Amino acid sequence: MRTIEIFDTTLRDGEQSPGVNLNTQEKVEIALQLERLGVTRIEAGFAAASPGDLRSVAEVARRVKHATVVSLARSTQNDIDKAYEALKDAKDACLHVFLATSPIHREYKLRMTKEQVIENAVAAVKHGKKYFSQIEFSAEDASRTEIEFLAEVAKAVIDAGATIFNIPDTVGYTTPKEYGNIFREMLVRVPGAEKIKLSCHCHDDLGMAVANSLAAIEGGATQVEGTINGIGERAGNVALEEVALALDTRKDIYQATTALNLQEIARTSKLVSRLTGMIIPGNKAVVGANAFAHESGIHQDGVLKHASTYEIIQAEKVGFKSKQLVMGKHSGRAAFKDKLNELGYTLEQAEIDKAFVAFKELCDKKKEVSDEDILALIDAKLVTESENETFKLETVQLAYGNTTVPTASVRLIKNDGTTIDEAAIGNGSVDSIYKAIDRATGEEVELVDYRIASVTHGQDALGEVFVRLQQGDIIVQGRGVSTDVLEASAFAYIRAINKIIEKRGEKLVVSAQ
Ligand SMILES: CC(=O)SCCNC(=O)CCNC(=O)[C@H](O)C(C)(C)COP(=O)(O)OP(=O)(O)OC[C@H]1O[C@@H](n2cnc3c(N)ncnc32)[C@H](O)[C@@H]1OP(=O)(O)O
Ligand SMILES: CC(C)C(=O)C(=O)O
Ligand SMILES: [Mg+2]
Repeated sequence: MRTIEIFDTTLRDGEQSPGVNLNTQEKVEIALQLERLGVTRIEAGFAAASPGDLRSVAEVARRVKHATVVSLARSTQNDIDKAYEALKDAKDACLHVFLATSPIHREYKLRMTKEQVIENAVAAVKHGKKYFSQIEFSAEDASRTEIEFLAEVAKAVIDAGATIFNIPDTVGYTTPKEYGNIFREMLVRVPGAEKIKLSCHCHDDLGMAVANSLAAIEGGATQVEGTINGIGERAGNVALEEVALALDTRKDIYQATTALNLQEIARTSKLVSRLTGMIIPGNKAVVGANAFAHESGIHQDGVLKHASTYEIIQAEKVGFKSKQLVMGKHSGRAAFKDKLNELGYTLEQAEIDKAFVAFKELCDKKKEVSDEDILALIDAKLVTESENETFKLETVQLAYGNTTVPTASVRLIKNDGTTIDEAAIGNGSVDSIYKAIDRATGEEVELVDYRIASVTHGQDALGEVFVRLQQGDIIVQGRGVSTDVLEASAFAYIRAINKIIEKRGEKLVVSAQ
């Protein structure tokens, strides 16, 4: 039985999902959970993309202790130097350098000949070798590359010192048979290919990412790259939990497994969904709300007689469990910390202390505090207390009647200590709050998405609001949680505005460089 290594790129390719924008603290939380899940490599970002990305990669590198931390880099000295700057404190680091190899990318995007592609790829790997012992080289758009040329590139970068050769299906174009054969061909055509790791990286544009990844494993891939919940550019990357469960369930076919702690899958999936705002469809394989639900009578009858009639995976196997630990106003710090660990958080003491205060405040508002309440509360704390908040909501008030125009007044505190009071009327309660915030912050933004959900049930349920805002080419998401949906709406909006300000600042720094 072979063990396939798992390369998680939720924090890099996953973050390339339109509108997804994780701050450093959110990335660290996800990285620590990925480590608990047991992934081999965590691609924390693309250090050269922005100072914020570099900071996030560096912080993940500092906090992660068991997995290898990776940064993406183009085949340029500057990108590789930035990756090193971000990864230099990592316990174990890997450079991920890439260059497209397909005729389409060579001609239209890079404007390079085959010779130039090889020259640049080799120079990049050699430059990376000055800092890193582990180097992954990705031949971007490999699945649309001439097989002879792909083999030539592989040989050249392996000779230059690459330790992992990745064969991405960048645009989700390949088919299982074709993709599996590319791996077989590499093993035949490239001397030394069997001594390094061969990696697959699939996108889901035609819905074949899992099938293609499994075909790659059959063809000789030793590493699978993907994301939690399959988030990522366009239709997303392969969902790692789906590959892991396919290998586990059909060991008889694939003769391969992963070192993942499958029981951590549910927790990881929920954390990624909450922090990215990417909602998991109910019918999603392995982690969807309906994945283990049986609706029709014949199925229910079968499952009651013997679960295996209609169940090929047990919910408990991937960590869906209904352990009842009652948390309430009489719970203390120790129980709270234990609960946080159970829910997958590894917070520092100062963060636990702050979260505990918020937990006690919530206990005063709610009779029963469920796991979902605590999760929502902690996530809200993580997002609203990041170090880069320009504005904080102090108060929001609303005058509303069904025959009057809603009027909102807000008080914001700016990070320089100034207090800003503004009021505005609007078409509805939320609209008037958002107009007042626009005035107070002086930002012109477009609200492109607004979603509201109830975290738990009952009259005192926590309300969760997701907004997506756009300013020019910057799109960000913000999330707010409160027992009051109007307050949650204000939190989410201000959070998104803070992200816009942060992004804009980073763009200015990059363009000044
Ligand atoms: C398949 C993938 O997922 S690849 C990863 C994609 N992820 C991202 O692009 C997110 C981060 N990207 C960014 O922030 C920006 O694109 C940056 C900072 C990296 C670069 O920004 P800019 O300098 O403004 O360049 P821009 O994005 O417009 O164009 C990319 C340039 O890189 C070149 N390039 C693309 N891939 C590579 C590569 N692997 N190696 C070297 N150069 C490359 C392009 O040809 C283009 O060069 P040109 O401007 O000379 O034509
Ligand atoms: C950078 C590479 C590996 C990538 O994400 C792709 O080709 O899809
Ligand atoms: Mg990709």
